[in-house]
Amino acid sequence: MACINALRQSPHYMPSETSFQNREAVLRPERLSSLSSYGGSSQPRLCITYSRISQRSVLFSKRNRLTVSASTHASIGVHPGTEPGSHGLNAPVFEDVPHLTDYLPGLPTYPSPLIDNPAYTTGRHYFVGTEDVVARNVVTTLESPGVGPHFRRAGPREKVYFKSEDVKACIVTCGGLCPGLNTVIREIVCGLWNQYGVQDIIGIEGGYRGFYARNTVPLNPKIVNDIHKRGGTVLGTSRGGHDTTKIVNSIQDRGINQVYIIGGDGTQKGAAAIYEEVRKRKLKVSVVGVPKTIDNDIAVIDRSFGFDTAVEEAQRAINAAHTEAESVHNGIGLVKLMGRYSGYIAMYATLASRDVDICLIPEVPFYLEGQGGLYEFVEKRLRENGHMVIVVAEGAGQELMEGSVALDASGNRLLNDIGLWISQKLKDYYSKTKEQSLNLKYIDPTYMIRAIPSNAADNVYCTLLAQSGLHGAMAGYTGFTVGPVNGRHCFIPISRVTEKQNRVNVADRMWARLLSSTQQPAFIDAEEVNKKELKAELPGVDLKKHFAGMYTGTDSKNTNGSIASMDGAPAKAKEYPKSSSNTEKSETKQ
Ligand SMILES: Nc1ncnc2c1ncn2[C@@H]1O[C@H](COP(=O)(O)OP(=O)(O)OP(=O)(O)O)[C@@H](O)[C@H]1O
Ligand SMILES: O=P(O)(O)OC[C@H]1O[C@](O)(CO)[C@@H](O)[C@@H]1O
Ligand SMILES: [Mg+2]
Repeated sequence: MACINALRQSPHYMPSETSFQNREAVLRPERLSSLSSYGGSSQPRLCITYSRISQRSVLFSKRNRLTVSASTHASIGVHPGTEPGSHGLNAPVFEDVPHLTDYLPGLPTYPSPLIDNPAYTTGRHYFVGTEDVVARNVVTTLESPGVGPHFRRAGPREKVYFKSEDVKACIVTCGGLCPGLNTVIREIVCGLWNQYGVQDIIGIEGGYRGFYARNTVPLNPKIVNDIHKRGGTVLGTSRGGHDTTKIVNSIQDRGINQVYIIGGDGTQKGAAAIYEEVRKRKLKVSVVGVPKTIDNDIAVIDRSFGFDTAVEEAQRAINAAHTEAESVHNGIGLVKLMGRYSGYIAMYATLASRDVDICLIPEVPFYLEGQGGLYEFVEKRLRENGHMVIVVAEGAGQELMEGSVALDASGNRLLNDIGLWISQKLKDYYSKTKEQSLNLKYIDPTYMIRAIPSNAADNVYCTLLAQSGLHGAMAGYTGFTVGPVNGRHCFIPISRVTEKQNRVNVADRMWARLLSSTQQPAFIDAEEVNKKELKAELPGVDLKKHFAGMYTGTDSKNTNGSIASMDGAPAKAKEYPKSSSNTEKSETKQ
């Protein structure tokens, strides 16, 4: 990819403000930092890297027309989908993160203390250059290499925007527990202390409300030395209680200038609000999000920390369920796993185990009765094998149960117990229609799994997340979150990980693998779901025309980092007639 800095001389550059009329963002040529040209197709494509449009970079020029990416539409007030061809699907798009100098121009820089750190001086290419980006889409076509979103590569910079002795950092953990929280805390503290010489680090206790309702706790490498061996979070956590003004007042009053916020999608939305307020007040404060969720439902990043540990620990419950089931007549072992909106833990635990006969996830609305229903499948398996194991994600089948729609303090819907419900339904069905009893053992290990310390792989992963965060903050980036994209750690705009949830793509090969491994009913027609989702994402767009000759990735992904959606033959639904209206209830990806 050739970078040409003489952007303004380019015949392809037309800084036409008229093409952005009625939009909040105004394109100013002086903010355009570079122009990249892409070969490989008959029409040369030009990518203009724009350093900031409402905290995002992005725009590209194609045949002298400037357009913005779908994700930038959100920040400049244009609905995605209104401009076919401007979704970033057919051109490279750079999605940058904010920097303190966006609103505090002229901040002084300092040589990174890592230059003199004996641990790092041996690495010849240790520092990451400002031009380094990571491609979101690695599955592409020879005709259109390098298209789609690109993120800024994480890592230490040669110049930093904070003197070590001036840094006052704080760490907060919010939302539900997750294996690895303590490791992230430990590594932020040790990284700041050992790599950058920062010695003023405090913990905010009890989540967001701790900023204004609790005292802080001092943190140093000695205090956090052993915490990664424990589950939970040493800082405590909570749901609800986000008050942006009070939180930023507290940050300002305490003289904090680096804020590390560890939590899920709700927490990251809170982090974005804090960043906006900090920016409004023009404070020299870097706000860094570290994405957390055991459910792996955070978009863009390859996987979230704690997920690997959860899948591993779930094997113990599945093994127990299998042992119980195979020891008795008509034995069923039913295991509920976490996954409020996304069935990743259930799916991966099933794929890993091989003892699971059926896996039920929120993305696939299942039904009980009739051909292709759960009852029919259970009967078949018990007839064939005499026992079976069912894995169900906690968010599955919620639409089947009657119950209150209570919310937790953060506004998340409280779920009904699908495990108990299925257990009762199966027992009733067998006693009424078959006059047989079932030996059903229901195992709910959800909180036991969530409360354990992270495994070795997650520990290493948490270390990288923490270090990406602190390198970014020291380099003056702010309002960003961190995580691996195709195995490379990136700085990602916070809104990018909160605008959608990562959900299992039932039209993807991974779900097809599961179906072929368990031979369970598909319940839904994957091709139909795929079409419906695309229609929702691109309203009013002729999909056939839109995707002609392009790669067809969406933002969905699987946990090995490849683009999941439509990256292969869609899972073909089995020929089961749809005997229940539940088959219509398939949710589209958000
Ligand atoms: N839209 C929002 N704006 C500001 N703050 C929010 C928003 N949504 C949630 N929060 C705050 O973020 C914190 C955590 O949110 P939540 O309880 O939803 O957990 P989460 O971060 O999504 O993690 P989990 O994966 O456990 O659900 C809460 O303190 C909540 O008040
Ligand atoms: O701690 P709580 O509020 O019961 O949270 C439970 C929820 O949190 C999660 O573990 C996500 O953090 C979900 O899987 C689950 O539904
Ligand atoms: Mg959440």
